[in-house]
Amino acid sequence: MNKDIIFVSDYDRTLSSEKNNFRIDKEVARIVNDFSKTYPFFVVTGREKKFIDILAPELKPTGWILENGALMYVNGELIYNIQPSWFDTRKNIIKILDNYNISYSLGNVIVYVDKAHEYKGVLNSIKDATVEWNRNDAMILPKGVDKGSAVIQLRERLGYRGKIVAIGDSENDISMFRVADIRVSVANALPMIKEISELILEKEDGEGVKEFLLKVLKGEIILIK
Ligand SMILES: O=C(O)COP(=O)(O)O
Repeated sequence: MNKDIIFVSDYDRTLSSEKNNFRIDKEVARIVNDFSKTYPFFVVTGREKKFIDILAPELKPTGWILENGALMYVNGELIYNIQPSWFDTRKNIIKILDNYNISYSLGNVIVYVDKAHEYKGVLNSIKDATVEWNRNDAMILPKGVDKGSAVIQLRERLGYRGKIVAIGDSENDISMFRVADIRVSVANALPMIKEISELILEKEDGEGVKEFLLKVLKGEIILIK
């Protein structure tokens, strides 16, 4: 395995497509699985493991960062990237959401509030937590936890020193882009994500990522000299 470069990729609207209800395309999974034999490749998503198990059972990357950085899953081990006191904080947050009649769902760690734009004021005023947005949906996370902090944690844990290439499309990928050496956005990425990318892929979602990974493997794209 070439550990000079580590690839980290978002899932929704990056590896998977909304048109396909976020189900991974079999060919995209095959290319990612193959690619992960040559370079470390981590899927970094806001999603919970239980949904990934349904949407992408055939995807076998080097590892996963789940719940927007709160959890990592590598070599069959689930690792929490949080302080235990978070669960008390979370109880208080749930009380606030209940008071405002805001519906939510709970992950192992985080709180999901879908279609949350109308509650932006309430959510952004919650203390002792970070609110990350992915288009219209919000994720309430322990303070300091985001995709970027998890990527750095995981890299240290595995003893990889390589440069980071991040692939993404949306607001909750920005923290991952901040810690990356090279930023790549899919053709369907938000304009603000494309603006901070060194490379914008020609195709959308997994189709774009697939072409990109194949070019890297063939040496047609040299990322780091
Ligand atoms: O918002 C989610 O639940 C997942 O989204 P992501 O894979 O784009 O991070």
